[in-house]
Amino acid sequence: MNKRYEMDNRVIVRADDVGKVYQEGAMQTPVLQHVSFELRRGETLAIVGASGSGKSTLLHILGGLDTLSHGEVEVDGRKLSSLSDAARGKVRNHSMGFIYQFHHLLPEFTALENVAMPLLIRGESIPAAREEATALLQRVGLGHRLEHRSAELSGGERQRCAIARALVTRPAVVLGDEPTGNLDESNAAQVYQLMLELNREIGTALILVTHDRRLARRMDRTLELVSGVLQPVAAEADVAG
Ligand SMILES: Nc1ncnc2c1ncn2[C@@H]1O[C@H](COP(=O)(O)OP(=O)(O)OP(=O)(O)O)[C@@H](O)[C@H]1O
Repeated sequence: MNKRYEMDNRVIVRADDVGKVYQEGAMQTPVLQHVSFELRRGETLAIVGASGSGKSTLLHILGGLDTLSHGEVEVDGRKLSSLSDAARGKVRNHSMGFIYQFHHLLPEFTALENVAMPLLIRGESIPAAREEATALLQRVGLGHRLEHRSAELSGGERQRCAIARALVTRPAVVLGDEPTGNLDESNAAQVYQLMLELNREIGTALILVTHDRRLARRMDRTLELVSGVLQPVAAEADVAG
């Protein structure tokens, strides 16, 4: 990829006093409390925390996939709670990329088709989408696998393809939920490295939920969810992997 983006210092994600309570009949489960942070263009943030501390819930709220009970989330200048479903979908397609633990590639489509899809959804022409997708797949080392269906790719290749799909729209922010959680150590390190390199090249902000504190240390910042409260990680010793 040869496009380099002017870096500005704009706030891309702002969480302001976010709270989440799951309500099932009379039962209330408070999950997030007073979560506030800002992420600027190109910054990388790891969110760590024990199982059940609310990491995925927070990521879903930031990604506009779940509603909040209190506070506000702003992504790329848009307040998510004030948007219609259609407008929120547009922000998701234009400003966000998603990488999950399991790749969620469409199995009946080729790598090239999977990566081109977000561009086609936003209305780009087929030749332009194919060209962009091809360039990014080459960048993630899959230039020789363009016509393979995802079932015909290895685990590491699928995650690299998922990274290409998340970044092909050059989103303002990528949200990753344990994107390396399903890979062996060497593939995980390679995928992490690639995400950080592309993040720098494109100027995308990156929020990763991870259990892997060793990998988290390579991000600009790490915040920890402790029983739904987001706080700085106490000491360097605590993030030793
Ligand atoms: N739909 C729901 N209704 C009620 N409680 C829920 C719901 N979804 C999640 N929870 C609860 O919210 C808490 C936080 O869940 P979440 O999945 O965000 O945790 P997590 O930190 O991502 O955990 P893990 O690391 O195990 O994936 C958990 O205690 C969970 O039981």
